[in-house]
Formats: sequence, structure tokens, C-alpha cells
Amino acid sequence: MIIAVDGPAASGKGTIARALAAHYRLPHMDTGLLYRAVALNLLRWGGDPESEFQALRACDFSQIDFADPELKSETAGGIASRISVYPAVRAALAQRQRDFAGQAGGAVLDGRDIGTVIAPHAEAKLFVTARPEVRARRRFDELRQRGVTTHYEDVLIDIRARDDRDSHRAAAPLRRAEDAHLLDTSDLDREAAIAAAIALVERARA
Ligand SMILES: Nc1ncnc2c1ncn2[C@@H]1O[C@H](COP(=O)(O)OP(=O)(O)O)[C@@H](O)[C@H]1O
Ligand SMILES: Nc1ccn([C@@H]2O[C@H](COP(=O)(O)OP(=O)(O)O)[C@@H](O)[C@H]2O)c(=O)n1
Repeated sequence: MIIAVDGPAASGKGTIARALAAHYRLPHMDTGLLYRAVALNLLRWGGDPESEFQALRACDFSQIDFADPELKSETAGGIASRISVYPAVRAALAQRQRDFAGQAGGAVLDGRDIGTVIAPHAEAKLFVTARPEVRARRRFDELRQRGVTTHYEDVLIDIRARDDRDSHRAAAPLRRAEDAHLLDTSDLDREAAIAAAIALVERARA
């Protein structure tokens, strides 16, 4: 079974995707990490995010340690959303995601375009969302726990900017697939959100 989990920043899609993978014993891919890795490569090479050509050259995972905590920084997330508008970058990362989705037994993938572009044939699709203020609070708490000094208002501004860029780009914009189940986690704690996600997957399978 392929499970596609899409949604905006800090909606809880990664938490839900990891829990679904554990529940159904499926491998999981956080596709945002691929875009973040390209962003980090570009940053470290001193490349220009405004250049599609330079961003494409940064699609090289040979130097990337996917456990690098820098991948999770707001800087990497912001640059990732800028370079992910380029069709050439998206094309360079697509096959790796399709291969992962296509493995025997299935997989869980989370991102922005899994249900619409990468795995439109997925058996179960979730579109996870939450109010921007709730998402900013979650991301702010997460950053603070990691020892990052920031302001809630700045995190909210970044989240709104990323939502806008991800939803309005021409290539594979963030949108709910017509057959995706909407899951708003604004008023759900982690356990309730995970239980709701499992119930939706069960409904999709039935
Ligand atoms: N339902 C929830 N209630 C409260 N906090 C949550 C919930 N879901 C996720 N979180 C927390 O919010 C932060 C962002 O969640 P994450 O799953 O990484 O989101 P995304 O993958 O959409 O960016 C994490 O610190 C996570 O533990
Ligand atoms: N499948 C995907 C995944 C991420 N992305 C881009 O990569 C950025 C970082 O994604 P992420 O999932 O790691 O971000 P968070 O939701 O964890 O903050 C997003 O803002 C998108 O612009 C994408 O375009 N397509």
C-alpha cells in the first residue's frame, strides 16, 4: 500500500507519516529532506537560490548526511521552498521518490506533491493541515527545544511566506488532491491526530 501525506509546513504531516509507517510496517520517506539537502548544498557552496542552473547543480546527494541537524533549520526550509519552484530541480528529485514509492509492499511518503504528482495512484491520500498560528506555535516550540533563539512572530511570517510560495508556484503547487482526505490537526494533540489518520487510511482501504 502506498500512503501519500501532503500538507503545509509544521502541519504535523511528518509526525503522522512516521506513525502510519510504524503502524502499517512500511518504509517512510520525508521528501522535504531532499529539497532541504539541495538547499544546504547550495548554501555551503555559496550558490545563488535565484539561479535555476546553480540549484540544479546542487542536486547532488553524495556529500549529504541526512542526519545533519542543519537540514532542519528554518534557513534550509526557506531556501528549499525557493529552489523547489524550479521544474528542473523537481525533475531531478522525482525518480528517487517514485522508486521509493514503487518498492514491493509499498511505502509512506510525506511532502507537498505526493498525492498529486509523485504517486497519484496511491491507495490512501491525506492532506494534513492546521491554522497558520497553530503551525507557527508548534515550529516555534520545536526550534526552542533545539536551542534556537527566535520569535514567534518571525516564525509565523516565515510560515505564511512559505505557504504562499508553495501554493502559488507553477510546478507541482501545494494543493489537496481531489481524492485526498482532509485532516485538520489544529485542535488535535499528536495521539488524536495519529488515530484520526489511521481511521482515514482504513476508510480509504475499505
Ligand atoms: N497534533 C499535534 N499537536 C501538537 N504538536 C504537534 C502535533 N503534530 C505535530 N506536532 C509537533 O509539531 C512540530 C511539527 O510537526 P511535524 O510533524 O514535523 O510537521 P511537518 O512534517 O508538517 O513539518 C513537531 O515538533 C511535532 O512534534
Ligand atoms: N514534496 C515536496 C517536499 C518539500 N517541498 C519543498 O521543500 C520545503 C521544505 O519542505 P519540508 O516538508 O521539509 O518542510 P516542513 O513542512 O517540515 O517545514 C517546502 O516548503 C517545499 O517548498 C516540495 O516542494 N515538495
